[in-house]
Amino acid sequence: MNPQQRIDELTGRLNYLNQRYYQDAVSEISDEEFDQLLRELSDLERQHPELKHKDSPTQHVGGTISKEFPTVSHRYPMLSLSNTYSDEEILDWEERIRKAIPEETVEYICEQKFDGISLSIRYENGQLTMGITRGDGTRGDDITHNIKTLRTLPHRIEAEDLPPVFEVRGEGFMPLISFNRLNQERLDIGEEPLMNPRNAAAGTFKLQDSGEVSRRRLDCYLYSFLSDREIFQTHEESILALQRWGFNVSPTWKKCASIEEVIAYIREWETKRFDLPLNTDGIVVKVNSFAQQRELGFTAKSPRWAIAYKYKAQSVETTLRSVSYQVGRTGAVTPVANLEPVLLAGTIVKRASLHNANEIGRLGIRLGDYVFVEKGGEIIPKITGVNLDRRPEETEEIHYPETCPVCGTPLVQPEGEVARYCPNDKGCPPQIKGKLEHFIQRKAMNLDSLGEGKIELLYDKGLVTNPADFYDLTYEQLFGLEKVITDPETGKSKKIGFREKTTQAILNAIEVSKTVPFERVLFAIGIRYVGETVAQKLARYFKTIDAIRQAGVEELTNVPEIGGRIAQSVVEFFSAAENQELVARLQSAGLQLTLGEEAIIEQLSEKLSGKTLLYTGTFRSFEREELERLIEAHGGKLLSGVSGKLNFLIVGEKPGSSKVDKARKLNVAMISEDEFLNLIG
Ligand SMILES: NC(=O)c1ccc[n+]([C@@H]2O[C@H](COP(=O)([O-])OP(=O)(O)OC[C@H]3O[C@@H](n4cnc5c(N)ncnc54)[C@H](O)[C@@H]3O)[C@@H](O)[C@H]2O)c1
Ligand SMILES: [Zn+2]
Repeated sequence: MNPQQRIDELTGRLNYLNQRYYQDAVSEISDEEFDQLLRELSDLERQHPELKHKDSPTQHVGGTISKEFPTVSHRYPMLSLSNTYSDEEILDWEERIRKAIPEETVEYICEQKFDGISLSIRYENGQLTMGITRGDGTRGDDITHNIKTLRTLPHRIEAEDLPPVFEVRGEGFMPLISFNRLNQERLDIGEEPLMNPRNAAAGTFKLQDSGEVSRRRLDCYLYSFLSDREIFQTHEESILALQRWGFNVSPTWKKCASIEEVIAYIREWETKRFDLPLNTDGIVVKVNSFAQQRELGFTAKSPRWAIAYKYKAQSVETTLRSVSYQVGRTGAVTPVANLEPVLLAGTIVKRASLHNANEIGRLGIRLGDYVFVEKGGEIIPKITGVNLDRRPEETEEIHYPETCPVCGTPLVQPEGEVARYCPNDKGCPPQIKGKLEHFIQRKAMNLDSLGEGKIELLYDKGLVTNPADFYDLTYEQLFGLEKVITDPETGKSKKIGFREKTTQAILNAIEVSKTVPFERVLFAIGIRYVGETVAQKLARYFKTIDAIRQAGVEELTNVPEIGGRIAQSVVEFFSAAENQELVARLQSAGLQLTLGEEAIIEQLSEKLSGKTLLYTGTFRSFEREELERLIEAHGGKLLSGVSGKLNFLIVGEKPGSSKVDKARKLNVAMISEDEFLNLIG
């Protein structure tokens, strides 16, 4: 391939990958591979400047602005950072600095390179007024509402030394604890887990629904301060001020007097970073003095006074012994790789997730292969590739099963899905047990005393095959049951048995579960795609299970945030005879299948009775949640979108243009905040 062809190819590919990464929050290749390709392109462009494209990814910040949010120009451009994976290049960088500003002592500040998305947040007279993404570097998306959900970010600050207008910059990220919780919830309702915390954060910051953003518990660390009038001499002074003013600054930064100290910091954090509450992918080194920063200046894409040292992903090589297939509650069959145990980032790894059949094909792995295993913020590490150079003589093809590994039913693959399912949901043991486990979990019916193998025992004895069976259990049936269970990980066995105390505890817990509120019962019965939040929304809107059962797809999608896929799934669930029977049995067992008193919003008036409303924008007198409550308290119903059925669209400040346009087209009455207040008196 000649240089022209290679440059064309790399430019096209990298621009495409940038778009996938910034627009869709998807990484098709690893960051390290991306950086290698970018480096190759920039080397070629240096040798053949005449072949460089105008839109070369070496010349501009990779991000994009989107149509879903208002576009805002940055007061100060938001650039990228040049990066390196080697110590030598850190030394080369120092060399260039010495040449540019000879005979000056240079101090450095080392910081963690937090793996999230950059945010710029503006304050005017101490008040948070605007939060913007980096976008293309000159213009970004106005995501103020989402940024305001960050609990550690002050909305208002008061201090003597504050300039009237300033900006702070930092990284918005998803803490590992939030990421793992979110993925657990997704698995609970049968959705694919999110790939990594960075992409999860990027996707979340760009959601339209701030309520959902808030629920996902993002956070941010601030690392820079900008204002028209320069009030600090050094970067260190500015971070100390941010700390003093109450911004969330990671305490991991350090001032270094020499490049050797910088390298030592880099080494120190190579493994220590895994103890941090978020993912990081390297270290950012910045020249401390602002005067020196000014002298060093910028390239088209990044400051010359800073550099990012990126750690190579922690990856180990080990052999793939076998693949087992797990059947989940929804019937999805997922492959799990069993590995020759190996030490990775401080823990012994024996298994890795393979997600689905496509992944096995994409990686091209065979049994007996040497595979690379990496660990990110995920609970279970993943296989990222295969070492073909070391492929042994006898490897075996991996045959993804055609039939359920447990019950033998032929698997099905719904159109448009990557997962394969065992359709035998009424007779496949892991699916049934999975549904029972889902039912008893803390967030659902909270039948803790039935955990740890006890479900298994009840199922094996034929006592419980569906959640309603719990409520028919008697002391005589339970007392004296026993079973030896073996931990598949450790091989250790232990005996579980139902003596008097255990039996009584189980029966008590079952009795107490009859007081669990309706929304949690609705979640517990395990309708696909109905997670905790959706269950709450449905319960609050319809108030009784009968009303939900009778609702059609159309009425269901009227509920805020309920889309077609969820609505369809709810309708299907209630149309199946066995589910109707289940609900009837739960009802006669005395479970809460109507909204409790405490959850019913106190009715203030009937002024909005029979009316449907929706709002857009922000309001002076109330937050969104309050407004929603007010609408319901006055007898109104909140709709999910603008349609012919909508009576009023309440228009606040900075309304969404698509909602307003649609309302205008459909002749829906639009009212202001004050008019709404008049309406409810
Ligand atoms: N895998 C893919 O397909 C793909 C595609 C596009 C980009 N990428 C990755 O993204 C990189 C390009 O992204 P980029 O331009 O945002 O560069 P970058 O992420 O390498 O560095 C710049 C960013 O670092 C962040 N940062 C974190 N901690 C910081 C700190 N303490 N001080 C200052 N900044 C800090 C800021 O958000 C800043 O915008 C590529 O090098 C590649 O690794 C990957
Ligand atoms: Zn099966």
